[in-house]
Amino acid sequence: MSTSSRIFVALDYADAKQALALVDQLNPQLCGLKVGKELFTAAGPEFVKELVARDFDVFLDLKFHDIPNTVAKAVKAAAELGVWMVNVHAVGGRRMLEAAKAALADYPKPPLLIAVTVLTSMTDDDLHETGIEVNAAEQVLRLADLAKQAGLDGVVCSAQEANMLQQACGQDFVLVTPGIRPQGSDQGDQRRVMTPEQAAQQGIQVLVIGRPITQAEQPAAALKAIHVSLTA
Ligand SMILES: O=c1ccn([C@@H]2O[C@H](COP(=O)(O)O)[C@@H](O)[C@H]2O)c(=O)[nH]1
Repeated sequence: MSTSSRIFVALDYADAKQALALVDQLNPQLCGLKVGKELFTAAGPEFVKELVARDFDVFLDLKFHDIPNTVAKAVKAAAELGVWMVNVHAVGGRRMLEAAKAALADYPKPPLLIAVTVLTSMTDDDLHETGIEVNAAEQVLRLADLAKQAGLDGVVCSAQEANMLQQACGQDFVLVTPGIRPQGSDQGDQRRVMTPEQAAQQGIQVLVIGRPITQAEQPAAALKAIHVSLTA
């Protein structure tokens, strides 16, 4: 299989030292890096700048969700760090999404702005408990449509929804899919999952993979094995 899907390694580590132990072994031509809430809270913006300085494309996964003014300013602060992609929660609503988009208008090369639809850890039942009566796929579609109307570049969804979203939002709408699990690996708290090979076959642009790499005995080798499985 040959693929244009890019892997972003989720650097879900407790501190910069542990994260750099893996980053030192990675090639920015072969993968991007995702910094989420744990590492950003521990290591801060300086760590993100360090990854950018090492030529990695960085996905700042802080999932901003607040009033429009606050989210717009947070997105702008992310752009100042030089990240490649930043995200917000689509459930923040149209005005919040539009404010986030507008905050990037003056950047010659802004980060991709992506909206989280339904977390890949959630099932239909989890959604129903929060008062949402439709199933996960319907909610993903509704929020992706809203994100597209607001001018965002794409969404975070599960690979299981990729086909539906490609038809509804077009091939240029960027799909970012966590919940990627190589055959036989532990699902953990993820629920709407797919293997890297199946996800790449769908033509998904960004595959986010964390624990199957970071918790492996040899993380760099685990990443390489996934790359090989995608290019075989
Ligand atoms: O819907 C979502 C949105 C974000 N994530 C993040 O992706 C990684 C997945 O890590 P794994 O270890 O491969 O499960 C993690 O950082 C999440 O915060 C997500 O899983 N689902």
